[in-house]
Amino acid sequence: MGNPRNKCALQPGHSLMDWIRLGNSGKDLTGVGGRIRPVSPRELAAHHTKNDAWLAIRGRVYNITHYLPFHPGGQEELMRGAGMDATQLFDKVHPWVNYDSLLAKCLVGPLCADRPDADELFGAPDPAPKPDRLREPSKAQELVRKSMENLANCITPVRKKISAKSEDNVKTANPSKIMQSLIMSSDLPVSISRRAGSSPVRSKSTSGDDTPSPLRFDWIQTSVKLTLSLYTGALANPGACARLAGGALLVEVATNGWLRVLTVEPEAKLKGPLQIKVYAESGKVEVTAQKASPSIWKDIGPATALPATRVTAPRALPCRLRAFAPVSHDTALLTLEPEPGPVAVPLGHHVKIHCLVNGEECVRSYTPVGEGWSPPGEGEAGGAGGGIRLAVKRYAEGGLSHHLTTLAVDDVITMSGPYGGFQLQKLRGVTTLQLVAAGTGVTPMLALLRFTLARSNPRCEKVNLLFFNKKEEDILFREKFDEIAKADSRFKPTYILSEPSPSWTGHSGRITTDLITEVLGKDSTKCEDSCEHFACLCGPTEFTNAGVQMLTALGMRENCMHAFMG
Ligand code: HEM
Repeated sequence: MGNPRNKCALQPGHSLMDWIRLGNSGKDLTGVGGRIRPVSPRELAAHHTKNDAWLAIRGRVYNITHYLPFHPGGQEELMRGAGMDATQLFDKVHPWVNYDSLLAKCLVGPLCADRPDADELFGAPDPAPKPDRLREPSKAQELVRKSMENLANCITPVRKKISAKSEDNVKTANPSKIMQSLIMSSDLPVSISRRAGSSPVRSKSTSGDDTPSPLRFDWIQTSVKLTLSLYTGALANPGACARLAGGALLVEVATNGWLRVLTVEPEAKLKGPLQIKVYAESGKVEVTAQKASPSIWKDIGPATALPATRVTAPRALPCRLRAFAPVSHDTALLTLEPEPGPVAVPLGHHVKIHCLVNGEECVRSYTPVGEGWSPPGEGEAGGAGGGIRLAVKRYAEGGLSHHLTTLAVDDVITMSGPYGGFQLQKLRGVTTLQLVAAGTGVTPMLALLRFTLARSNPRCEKVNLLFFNKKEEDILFREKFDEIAKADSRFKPTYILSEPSPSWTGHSGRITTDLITEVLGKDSTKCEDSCEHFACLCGPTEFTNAGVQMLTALGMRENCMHAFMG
């Protein structure tokens, strides 16, 4: 497959630091004036020479012309991806490389299939630009840009001081010493190192199972923290937890019924709080730990990636209640912090809460709501890793939900999981997502909604939410939904009430095929040979079953739907 693992000697003046300096010099590295605009595959293909080379990775087109002499794998290797979507090639060689930040200043724009050439489309100024997150740098890109600027700002004065004597001194000065003193005083990423497990290709075990290979990972450090990145594969939808045990950092990652464990015995002492973040699109799990004392490590320390084992039973963990914020007249958002360390629940999966209520064990399922759904003013409370946020409704008849809403901050309860059969890979080519929910059944939809709208390849075109409730005041997260819809015309929430007040002007009644057809449109529910739509349903069992039957009657196939069942 042409995957030589040879790093090339770079010409003097072409180190990573030189690249960062060039990026901060103000030079236009995009070649198109820095204005982000869509690029068609045809336009991309036209930029394939060393003097004018573009490539696309995960739906973003970068001008790599200036980066070519800085590429550690050599110009020829990088040119193999020129003029095309190089995502697969890139992932085959080095999925751990942070291309997004390295090429942040080279971003031309999103790769848009089925669109006229950018020149045709954007020849004239766009009178009303559509909201598109690619028009603005993402938060991550902005952060990286800031770090790069900081780094460059730190370095420039030193360089000037030396160059006052002779320009040659710059080359002979020991950059690592200069860097060392600068870096120790700041929290900047200073080194990236690859420590792969075995090949990403799945290996067949002797028992004939499709056993995944041990986890591949790399790490990055600043003087005060260490971040491990573990790679599970695109849309693998990992669940993960991390903890410090006897001085070692332990990360457990579960995908598709398999558990893989990575243990690191760090070079120096690590401390909490640990943080965990999962990038759903790439399947990357990032675990960050704090260094007990600021220093730059030469190496991370011995690391062991154990072979995969089958998940036999869900884990039960004690969790501390960190925050409690009302989100409606009868529902609150509880933030739980697992005591051993942060936990990430796969998208569309749920956990169970176990409590003793009046001497009896009560169990109830909840789908964590993910980030971005806290009520205004509450922030994303919850300590390490943001915690697990559950929307808990207080039912009049009591039971577990009622009990949970009577807990106090710092109380400890038991959570088990994750559970669920939702496969994120089913959304691979989906451009229209239909979300059909009733009451608290909306919780699995929240993270899916944010995930789908944020995707750039394929870029989603439409997300409909059909949200059934009794009364207007029961509509959970309505302000958030309306806010998202206002900012992004691809999202359309429709609220349907079964007990509307006389002043309600929206839809009323229960779920029917007529209503589904009216709101979603006939074409969005009928399956063709290659469908780009998907429907998710969640609510009381009768509601969900009725919804599935109706969508089936409207022509939607089973593999284009997922019914969440607690
Ligand atoms: C898509 C076409 C590309 C090919 C065929 C390619 C090939 C290679 C090869 C063969 C190596 C040396 C082997 C190794 O160290 O693992 C390498 C290293 C590297 N490449 Fe690329 N590359 C490509 C794109 C890119 C892009 C877009 C970037 C980011 C801007 C990039 C950044 C790097 C970096 C930072 C290294 C050093 C990796 C390390 O030390 O682990 N490459 N590349």
